[in-house]
Amino acid sequence: MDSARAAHIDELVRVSAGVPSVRDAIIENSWRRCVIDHKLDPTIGREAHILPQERLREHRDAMDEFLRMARFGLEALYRQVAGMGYVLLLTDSNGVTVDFIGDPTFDNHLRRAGLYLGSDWNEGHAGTCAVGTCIATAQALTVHQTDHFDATHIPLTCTAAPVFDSGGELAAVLDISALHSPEPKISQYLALQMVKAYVHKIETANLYNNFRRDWVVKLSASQEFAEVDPDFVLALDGGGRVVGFNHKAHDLLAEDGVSPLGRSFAELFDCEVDELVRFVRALPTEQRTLRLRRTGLPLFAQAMPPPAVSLPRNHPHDLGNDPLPEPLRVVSGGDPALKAVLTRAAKLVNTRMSLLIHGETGTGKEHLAKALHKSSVRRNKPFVAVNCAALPENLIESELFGYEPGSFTGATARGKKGLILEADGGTLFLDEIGDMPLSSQTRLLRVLAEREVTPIGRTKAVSVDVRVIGATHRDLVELVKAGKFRDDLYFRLNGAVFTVPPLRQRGDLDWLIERLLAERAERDGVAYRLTPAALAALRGHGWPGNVRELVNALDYACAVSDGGLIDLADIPEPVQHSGLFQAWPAEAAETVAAEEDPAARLRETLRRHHWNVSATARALGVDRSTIHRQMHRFGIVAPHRAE
Ligand SMILES: Nc1ncnc2c1ncn2[C@@H]1O[C@H](COP(=O)(O)OP(=O)(O)OP(=O)(O)O)[C@@H](O)[C@H]1O
Repeated sequence: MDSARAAHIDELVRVSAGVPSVRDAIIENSWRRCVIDHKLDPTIGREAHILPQERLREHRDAMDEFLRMARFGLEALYRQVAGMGYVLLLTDSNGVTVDFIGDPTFDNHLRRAGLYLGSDWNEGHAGTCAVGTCIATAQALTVHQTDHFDATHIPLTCTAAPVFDSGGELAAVLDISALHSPEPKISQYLALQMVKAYVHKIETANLYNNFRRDWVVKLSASQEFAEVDPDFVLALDGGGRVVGFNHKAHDLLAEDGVSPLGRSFAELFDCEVDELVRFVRALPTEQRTLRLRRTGLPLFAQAMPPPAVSLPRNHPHDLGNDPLPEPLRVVSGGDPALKAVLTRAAKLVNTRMSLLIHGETGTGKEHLAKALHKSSVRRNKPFVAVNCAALPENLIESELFGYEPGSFTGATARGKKGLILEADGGTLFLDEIGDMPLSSQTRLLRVLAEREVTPIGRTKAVSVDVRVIGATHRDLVELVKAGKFRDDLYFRLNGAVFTVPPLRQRGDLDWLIERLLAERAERDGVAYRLTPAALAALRGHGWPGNVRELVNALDYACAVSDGGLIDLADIPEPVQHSGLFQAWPAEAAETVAAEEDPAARLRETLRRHHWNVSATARALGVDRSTIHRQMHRFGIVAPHRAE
């Protein structure tokens, strides 16, 4: 071992043991983390860890839209430093390099040094490094030469800054690195300032891109800069609530570390949201000022309205007329009950509140949860769905919370991250939450209350940021009463409950049929059409399996149809027969005078079968639920139940 390397290891050991050094505190703290938390051995040098192509593709796909946008920033920065020996890395929030620009003549050297697409710079295995330590601290920093923990990285100088998404979550890290550099760390000071400046540009461009349909407010201490290069940029929904921001705006507005997401503009500034309209048109720029309520700080403002939509002037908190975010808008074709659910849900997409979705099986609870996720600022982070009823009780804890290597019999040697941590930054969808065992409920409650998870076999909790959406078709209140569901967990989930109506009660069945057929037409390149008899059968069915049953019925019908024309015979049998009361097909087992109306026909058949629903259903060739539904619809009550 050469003497420089030996001296480096010696210093690492001393600092990790608590001996002060001349290093920056952020470096000292990271060294200690590497030894104590990550259990890295300073005497072992590690090769750069480069992910195989397919794993890299997964990381890139997860942030596709963001990557395309950030690329402009990367290229612009590279133009500033080209020829100075720097390479640029953009990593995801796990430290995996998902974009890279560097001089191709140094390809081999760069790859070996880990300055390459797919390299994994997480502090947990790469040790102190600009990207990894930036992720661990959420701060911009330079890790210069011997600041690196791993002696293999000593030749490098790396400077990185965190890129936050519009909801304040870490989205990426921008890094500028060089294989060779002058010895003094101060030589990288300008690199640090440039990285921070470009991160600000990327965050702001990302915000504009995400909130093209919303109000965007630009703020600056300088009148001239408010328009062209504002420091603080906010997006507001139609009710004047903050739905997005760049990081400088977050720092300006966060109180005691609490995000400004969801707060009303008028609460933060001495300016009613209606006045923004005047900021756009009427007022001269020097008069477009407002003050931050908390500190009195004066700022110049510019406001950009959403295209062709103006803020409601008299009812700033009424979102009623505003368009829903696209993913939520396409969940319903105008059914009033579902529309009300979606309008309320739209107001909560960016809150941290846990949500509960109630509804019969197949009504589209998961579909709604996904639409909520896609409408939120978490849209570029994972949506992880867990079916609590499908997981065996003894596996649910290890699947959800993860475990350390070898922590129980059957645990794998590598340990498991756990689905909650997989969903970090995104949404965790817990389907059939009513089926979760009580012990897991207790641990889940801790995740929701303290925002941390303790994997099995680990003593220290890991902080995690997930938005939990639970779903159930069961009556949770009954489960609480029966002692099968924790009341405190119920109250935590109960903050916002949405009920998805069963398909038989929805007024937009025709729209849904049309939409699903159009999706299939696009998928298969076939123009599917329904004959009137087929449509009547679909309209007449009770859909006990809800949207899922409709999806399956249409898949079947499309598959067996001739040239795309779907006739009654192409509809699955049980659905064909329930169209009876609308279409009254010839195969009805009972012949009834054609001039009778459907209610009279049903009453007569019931009477003839002594009000026995099963016998009536058999006689008419439909299932019992159809008879009950039609009785309900026509207000027919069996005589023995009338009193
Ligand atoms: N609005 C919709 N538009 C198109 N497809 C939908 C819609 N709602 C639900 N679906 C489809 O219906 C099927 C069932 O939906 P989903 O799995 O969300 O129901 P669920 O209520 O979560 O079911 P379960 O209670 O069984 O978990 C899925 O294939 C889903 O894609």
